[in-house]
Amino acid sequence: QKNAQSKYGLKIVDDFEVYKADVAQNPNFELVDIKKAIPSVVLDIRYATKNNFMKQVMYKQARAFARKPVVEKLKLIQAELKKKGYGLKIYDGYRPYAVTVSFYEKASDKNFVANPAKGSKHNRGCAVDLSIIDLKTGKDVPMPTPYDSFEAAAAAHYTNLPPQIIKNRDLLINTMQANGFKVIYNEWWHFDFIGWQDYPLMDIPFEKL
Ligand SMILES: C[C@@H](N)C(=O)N[C@H](C)C(=O)O
Ligand SMILES: [Zn+2]
Repeated sequence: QKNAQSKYGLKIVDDFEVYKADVAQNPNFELVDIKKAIPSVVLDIRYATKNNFMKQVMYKQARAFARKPVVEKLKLIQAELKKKGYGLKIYDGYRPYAVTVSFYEKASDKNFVANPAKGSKHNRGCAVDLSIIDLKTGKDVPMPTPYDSFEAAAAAHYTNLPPQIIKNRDLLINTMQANGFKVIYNEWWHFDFIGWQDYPLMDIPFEKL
C-alpha cells in the first residue's frame, strides 16, 4: 500500500485509494461531512477564508469532516444543546496534515498549534474546533476569547473572567466532555475525540472526499 512518510517520519495516509480501502475494512474510518449529517449545525470555516491566524486561505472548500463515530457524538450533542436553546457552530474538523505543517512553520506561538512531529488529532479526523450559538438570536454565545486567539484567557480553565462567560464556556466544555470528547489545556474551543489513537493521520484534501 502507498502510504507516505512525512519528513518527521510519521506514516500518513495521503492516497485516496488507501483511504477507501481502510473505510471498506472499517466503516468507522469514513470522514463524514458534518453539515450533511447534521444540517442544523452552523459552519464558520475560517481556514477557508483569510480571517484566521495565518491570514491566508488554507482550505479550498468551506467544509468540515470528522470520522463517523465523532459525527455520531456531535449529533447527540446538538440534540442536547437544542433542548437548552443552543446549537453548535463549527470552525474546523478534519485537517489535512500538510496544513498542520504550515501552521507550525508560521505560528507565532507554537503552544497553540500541533507539532507535526506528532501530528494533530485534527489530522486523524478526531478533533473539532467549535463553539455555541443562541438559537433564538442566531448569535454567538459570548466566550472568553475569539476563536484561535493566542491569549492566556483562551485556556480551558482560565478563571479571571466574568461569571457569565465562565458559565457559557463551561456549558460547552461539560456538554462535550459528557459525550466522549476532551478539551485541550490551551484552547476552550478544541476538543479531542476519546479513542483518537485508533485512527491514522491523513493528508487528503477536502476536494477529494
Ligand atoms: C490551530 C488550532 N485551531 C488548533 O487546532 N490547535 C491544536 C493544538 C492543533 O493544531 O491540533
Ligand atoms: Zn483544534
